[in-house]
Amino acid sequence: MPHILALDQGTTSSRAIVFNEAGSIVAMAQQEFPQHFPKSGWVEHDANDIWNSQETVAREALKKANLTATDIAAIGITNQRETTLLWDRKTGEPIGNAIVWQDRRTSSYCDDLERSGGDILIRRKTGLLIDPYFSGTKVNWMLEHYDGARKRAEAGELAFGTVDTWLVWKLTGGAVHATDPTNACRTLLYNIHEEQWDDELLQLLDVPHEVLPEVKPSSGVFGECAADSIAPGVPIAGIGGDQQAALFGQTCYTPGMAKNTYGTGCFLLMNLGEEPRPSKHNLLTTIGWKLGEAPTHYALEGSVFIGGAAVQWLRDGLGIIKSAPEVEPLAASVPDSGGAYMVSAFAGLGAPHWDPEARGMIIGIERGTTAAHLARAALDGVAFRVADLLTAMNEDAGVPLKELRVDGGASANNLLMQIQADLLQVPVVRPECVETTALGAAYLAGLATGVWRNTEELAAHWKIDRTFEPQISADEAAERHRQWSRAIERAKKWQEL
Ligand SMILES: Nc1ncnc2c1ncn2[C@@H]1O[C@H](COP(=O)(O)OP(=O)(O)O)[C@@H](O)[C@H]1O
Ligand SMILES: O=P(O)(O)OC[C@H](O)CO
Repeated sequence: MPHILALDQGTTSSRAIVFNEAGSIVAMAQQEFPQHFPKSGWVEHDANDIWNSQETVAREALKKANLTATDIAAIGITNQRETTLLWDRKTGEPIGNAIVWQDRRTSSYCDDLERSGGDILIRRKTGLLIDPYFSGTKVNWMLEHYDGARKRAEAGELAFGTVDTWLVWKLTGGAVHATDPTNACRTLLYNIHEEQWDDELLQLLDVPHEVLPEVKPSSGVFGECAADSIAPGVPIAGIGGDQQAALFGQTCYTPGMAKNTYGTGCFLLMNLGEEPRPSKHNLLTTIGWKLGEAPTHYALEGSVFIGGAAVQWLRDGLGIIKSAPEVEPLAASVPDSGGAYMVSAFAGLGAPHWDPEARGMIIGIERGTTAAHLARAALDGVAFRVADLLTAMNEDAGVPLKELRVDGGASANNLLMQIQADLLQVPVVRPECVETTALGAAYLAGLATGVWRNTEELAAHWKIDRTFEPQISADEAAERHRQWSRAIERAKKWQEL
C-alpha cells in the first residue's frame, strides 16, 4: 500500500505526517522551534532550525509508522509562506536569519514604494498589494543590509527561496533550486497572469534575476531526495503554500467553496476557478494550485496575522493559561467578555485593513474584568477578524458563502467555532481530519505519482466531524460587530503615534 510523507513547515513548528491511500493519518511527529524577535516588529527564524526540526520530525514520523523510504511513494511539502531566505549556492549556508512573514521591518520601504506609484503595478500583476508581509521587500532588505550580498547575488553566488525552496534544496543535497506557483505568487515578483517572474517587478524591487528559483507545477516531480537524506531516491512531487494546500486538502475544488485555517494566523481562502479575479475589497488574488500542465486555479484570500498566536500570548505573555487548550474552559466560564474587546493586531493588521502600524489593544476593561473575560475577548477577537474577511469576500463574490470549512490547530476549540458561526451567521463545518494543510500537500504529491487519479477521488475522502450552527440572531451578530468596528478603528495607526 503506497504511503505519502507530508512535510508541514509552519511558523511555530515543523510537522511530518505519513498518510495512507485513504488519506488517513498513519503517524505524525511535531517539533516547535525558536522564534527570534531582535527588535520591535522584527521576527526571524534560523534557517538551520527550520531544516533540523523538519528533518527530525520526518525521521520520527517514518519510525512511528514503522516504514522506510522504500514504502514512501512521494514527499509533499507545505510551508509557512512569504518567509524569506538567502543562502550561498556553494556552501548551502544561509547568509543570515530568515525574515518571517510577520516581520514589519520593511514598512517604510513599503511607504516609499507606494509613494512612487508601485501599488498599481503590483496589484495588476501580482494580485497582492504593498505590505511588508510579502517576500519581495524582505529580499530587498537582505540584499541591502547583509555584507556584500547584492554583489554576490548579481554574480549568481546566492540563492533566494521561500521555505519550500529551502527544504527542496536541503532534501536534494543542493541539486534542485525550485518553488511552485503558490509560493512564487506571494513574493511580489511573480506575474500571476503570465505565470512567470516579472522583469518590471524585479526592477521595481531591485532584485536580480540570478537569485530566483525555477517555478514548477504544484503537483509534479521537483526532484529526488539525495542518497544521504531521510528518504533516498524518493521523489518530491508536490509543493503548496500552507494556506493553498489547506484549500486543496479541504477538497474545495468547486469555485465558491471556502475554508478558514486557524493556525498562528487565520487565512480565509475561496476557490475562484481558472479566473484570477481582482478583489474590490482589499483581499488578495492568489494562485490556488497548478496540477501538472492543467490550467492554474486561483483563489481569493484574506489574511489575519494573529489567530492562534493570540492564545499563545495569553499563555506566554500573560501567563493566564498553561497550554492553548486551557483557553476554552477559561473563556467558557463566563457568558461573554463583559464588554472587553481584544484587537490582537500584534503584527499590524492584514486584510482588509492593511495597516502595518496598527498594534494590539484591549478596550472596555472594567473593575469586574477577569482573566476569563480576557480569554473570551481573545477568542472573540479572532472570530471578529475572520468575520471581517468574510464580509469583504461575500461582497467580492457577489454571492454569500453558504458554509465555512475550518481546520488548523485552533479549530479544535469548540467555543471559538461556535462564536465564529454566531458572528458569520453561516454553519461552520469541521472535518474529521483537521491536518488539511499536510493532507493537501500529500494529495498534490500523490496525484503526481499515481497514488490518486483525480480530485473527485480525493473529495470522497472528506468527512464531517462537527457542524456548528449559528445560535444568535442576525441582529445580535450585527450589534456585536458594530462594537467591534469601533474597537478596531482605535487600534489603527498606533505605531505612528
Ligand atoms: N484548543 C485551542 N484553542 C485555541 N487555540 C489553540 C488551541 N490549540 C492550539 N491553538 C493555537 O493554534 C496554533 C497552532 O496551530 P497550528 O495549526 O499548529 O499552527 P501553525 O501551523 O501556524 O504553527 C497556536 O497558535 C495555538 O495557540
Ligand atoms: O504557519 P501558519 O500556518 O500560520 O501560516 C503562515 C502563512 O502561510 C503566512 O502567509
